[in-house]
Amino acid sequence: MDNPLIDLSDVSVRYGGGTIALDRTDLRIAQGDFVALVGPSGCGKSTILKLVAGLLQPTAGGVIVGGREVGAAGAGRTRIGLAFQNPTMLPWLTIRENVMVPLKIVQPFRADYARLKKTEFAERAEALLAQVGLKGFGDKRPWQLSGGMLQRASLCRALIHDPQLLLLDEPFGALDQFTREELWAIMQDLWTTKRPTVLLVTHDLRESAYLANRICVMSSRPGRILEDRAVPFGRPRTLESSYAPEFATLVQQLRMRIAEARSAEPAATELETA
Ligand SMILES: Nc1ncnc2c1ncn2[C@@H]1O[C@H](COP(=O)(O)OP(=O)(O)OP(=O)(O)O)[C@@H](O)[C@H]1O
Repeated sequence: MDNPLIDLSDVSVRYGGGTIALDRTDLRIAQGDFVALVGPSGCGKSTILKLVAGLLQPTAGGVIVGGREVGAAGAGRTRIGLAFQNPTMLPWLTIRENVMVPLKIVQPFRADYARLKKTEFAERAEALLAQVGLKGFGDKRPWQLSGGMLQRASLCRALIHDPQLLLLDEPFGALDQFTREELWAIMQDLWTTKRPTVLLVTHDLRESAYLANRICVMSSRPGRILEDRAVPFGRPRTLESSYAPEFATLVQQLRMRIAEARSAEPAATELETA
């Protein structure tokens, strides 16, 4: 792969308490791709997201994002959007203002925000809210929205500053199945129209097969990529297509791979760094 946007090579992470979360892991992701990370609980999926976001430094190995080593100052010039399982919103702001928060923080928008481009930015927020089905909800406060609506707003907030890279950590994990499936379609639509590179951590294998172009299955802790599967289904994917036999077969194969990884769980391992 030429010039991947994300390039983790030989990365190990040992946390303060001695837990070895990753052991000589490699992962390369091309610009514009949609990759899902799946694997047993505690295998190091979120640790990979934290490394890519620059929130954590590796104990050994290299983390390159957008051609630059990720350092203490984060991922350099690559603009990143983040969404987590809990769509925490600032309760004293409206939904529109919450969505606009990254524009107040991230350059070059920050300078424009100060130069009173607020109306233009509010329109940008409104357009995104409409795209996720929240037209007319911009003036509401977070407590007036359901969990699914808040998660839609959180996707808007993650995308408002046109990030090149979108990091999603179980963004639909706390939602009921119907709402979750609705959000898959919305997420696919957002990715198709804006084309950020997406790295999605999920426990939901149907979700990974619906959304991703590539699914990376991790081993038990300390995690490595055990299998890297291309998802062969065309787009747009639909709920109906997620019940097709080839879709069910892929999900079943992933499930078996993870079950194997869990049963091969080793005892505490020593970090193999030079
Ligand atoms: N700050 C920390 N300090 C010590 N250990 C940590 C820290 N963060 C994570 N760990 C441990 O590192 C391992 C990997 O954690 P991580 O959160 O990356 O796993 P995960 O695959 O995302 O887990 P899950 O699927 O359960 O969310 C786990 O054993 C976890 O307990």
